[in-house]
Amino acid sequence: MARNVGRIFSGFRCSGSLPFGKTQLKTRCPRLLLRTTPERTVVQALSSIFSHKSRDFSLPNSSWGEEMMRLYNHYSSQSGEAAEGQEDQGEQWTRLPSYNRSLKYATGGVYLSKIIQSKARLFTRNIRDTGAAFEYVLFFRRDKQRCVCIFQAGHLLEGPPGHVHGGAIATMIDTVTGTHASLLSAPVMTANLNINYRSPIPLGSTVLVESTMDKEEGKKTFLSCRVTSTDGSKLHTEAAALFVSINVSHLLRG
Ligand SMILES: CCCCC/C=C\C/C=C\C/C=C\C/C=C\CCCC(=O)SCCNC(=O)CCNC(=O)[C@H](O)C(C)(C)COP(=O)(O)OP(=O)(O)OC[C@H]1O[C@@H](n2cnc3c(N)ncnc32)[C@H](O)[C@@H]1OP(=O)(O)O
Repeated sequence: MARNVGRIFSGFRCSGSLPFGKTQLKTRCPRLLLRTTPERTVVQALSSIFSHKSRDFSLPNSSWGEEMMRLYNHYSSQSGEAAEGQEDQGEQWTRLPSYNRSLKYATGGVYLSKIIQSKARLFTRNIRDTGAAFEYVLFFRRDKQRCVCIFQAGHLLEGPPGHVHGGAIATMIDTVTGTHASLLSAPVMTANLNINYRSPIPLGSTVLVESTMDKEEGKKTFLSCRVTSTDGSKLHTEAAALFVSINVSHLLRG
């Protein structure tokens, strides 16, 4: 048992800190020692550990409409890996692969997933019918400290007739700012999310969810977020979010 617990925590040190803590990552996960940028580290960590053998939901599928594809191609054309030996100035967008809760692929994660409910799934990615709910992809740009998410809202997200439910919009804001804060500040949890809904979002439409880092104060990371039409002319929603860095053991306290 003691050995199992040890394996769980060694796994969680790796898995929990992989996408976030660069220092921890370098000292504790030697196979991820990469001369690389933070966002590329996150992409590689997410790809190699969390998304290993599982689907990347951030890639285009047949449900993506014209506008979703146009924007995906737009940001993809401005993203790419720096050539070998070349310093990445962070002046490009980096597409983030989807985070899949596949703890069993992390060292010790198989034990952890037994403790925490192995059937659990990130709820924005748990609907099999593509296009029915949350279709989204995130891009990160380090030099501007910005995250942008292209979000297509499916028919299962209805709130007011023909429009997107406010809780679904809040979910996307939390997801984008939460991912952004995770890139900046190691494992975090949402402490406060303040949302102003300015104009309804038509169901089936594609919108941009953009997150900007405002400031960091010790354990606290403050971000702001705007949801707009894809041409930026209409403001749908704006929000301010506070994330607090946690030690992963925080999640085991219950
Ligand atoms: C979680 C990571 C696990 C690993 C996952 C691995 C990979 C993930 C990869 C990528 C991410 C992918 C997708 C992200 C998608 C979605 C993100 C969803 C995130 C969530 O959906 S998450 C669920 C909802 N979330 C909660 O369920 C939190 C419940 N809550 C708590 O767990 C505690 O409450 C906590 C931790 C927040 C703080 O607790 P604590 O003990 O660590 O810190 P403490 O209380 O000392 O506060 C420190 C300083 O923050 C200030 N402060 C605290 N709370 C405040 C508030 N509400 N308003 C204003 N200021 C506040 C204090 O005033 C103090 O400020 P000061 O230092 O200046 O005095």
